Amino acid sequence: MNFQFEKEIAIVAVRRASYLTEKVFNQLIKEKSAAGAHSKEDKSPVTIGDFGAQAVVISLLKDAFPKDPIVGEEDADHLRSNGETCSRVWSLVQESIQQSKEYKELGQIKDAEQMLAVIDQGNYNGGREGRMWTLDPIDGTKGFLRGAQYAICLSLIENGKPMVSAISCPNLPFDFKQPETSPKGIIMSAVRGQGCFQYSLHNLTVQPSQVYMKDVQDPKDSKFCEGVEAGHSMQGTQEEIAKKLGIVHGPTKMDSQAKYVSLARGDGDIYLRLPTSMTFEEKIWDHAGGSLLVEEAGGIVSDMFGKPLDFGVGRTLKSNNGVIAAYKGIFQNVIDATRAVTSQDPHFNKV
Ligand SMILES: Nc1ncnc2c1ncn2[C@@H]1O[C@H](COP(=O)(O)OS(=O)(=O)O)[C@@H](OP(=O)(O)O)[C@H]1O
Ligand SMILES: [Mg+2]
Ligand SMILES: [Mg+2]
Ligand SMILES: [Mg+2]
Repeated sequence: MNFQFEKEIAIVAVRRASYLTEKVFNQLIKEKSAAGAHSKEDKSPVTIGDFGAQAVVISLLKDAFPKDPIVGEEDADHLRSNGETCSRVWSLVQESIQQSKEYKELGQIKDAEQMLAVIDQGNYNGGREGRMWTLDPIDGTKGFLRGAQYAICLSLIENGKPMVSAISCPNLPFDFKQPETSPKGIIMSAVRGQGCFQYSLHNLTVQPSQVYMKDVQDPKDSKFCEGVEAGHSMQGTQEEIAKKLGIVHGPTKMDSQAKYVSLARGDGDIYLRLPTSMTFEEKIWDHAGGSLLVEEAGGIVSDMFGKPLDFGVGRTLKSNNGVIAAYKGIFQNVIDATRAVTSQDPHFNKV
């Protein structure tokens, strides 16, 4: 199976959803309207962009692959009890479907009620058998609200392994060497065994280019990145690991799976995400897409102990702790340094 149609639809889906999230940012967040954000029970900011993007992606997937179940981050509960927010999401969804030039015949939604049902189709519980998609409609919600990096992340998982992925990063410069002048907005996509490619988000005439991780052989010449939020990973420990590897430059801090995307095209070489709690379970939609991009660009992705990420055990990565991604030439050095720094630290005792 070469997954060409799956890849094409995944790219169209994240592109269509990006039209919506960009509109949400420009119309609501940039103008500091409070209407764009509210708090979910877990206090993470969730915006109308998250709901809208989930609706747009799932409606397209369900038309193209009716039998495939979907593990999506959001559900429609909040919208069902908030009519005004629901209408706002509904108009944005209609606009973005209309704006999309590709596969217009797929993913149409007839009314707001149907939109709510579509959002709730992301409720699959995951598992090891067969095909399923996983979707993070806005990853790095905090970055999105700050006008920093965020990503729309979609991946097809088969028998517990990501096989296809497409990630849109609307705020990432096309050319990272010229961040000021380069146009913003890229999509990165990979199929297992077929390499990793960068596309323009907005210019459909730009040909895709294959991307690779940098061939760094000595860990001390590498650059590492980590998340922005101190509550999401152990930044102090990560600094110690970097020091152990002889890395002199401080980390690049970046929200969302834009970190995996950056690694895949050689902007950085190592991504460290050491858990702030050993009982925290990372979500499959936060890592499925990005890990495949890095693997297809020449990297290895595992948990903090070097164990492969297992996407076949439900909606979370409950068999793993934390995440480490690195260029294959230095991956073992990173795992060894992590072990040296963490093995005596009771914080990292397995529970
Ligand atoms: N405690 C804790 N530890 C680890 N991860 C957590 C934690 N809490 C939340 N999340 C998830 O982090 C997702 C965002 O990841 P980022 O890489 O953008 O985080 S960071 O702010 O840059 O560190 C974020 O995804 P979104 O909700 O899609 O933004 C969450 O699923
Ligand atoms: Mg969230
Ligand atoms: Mg996320
Ligand atoms: Mg999200």
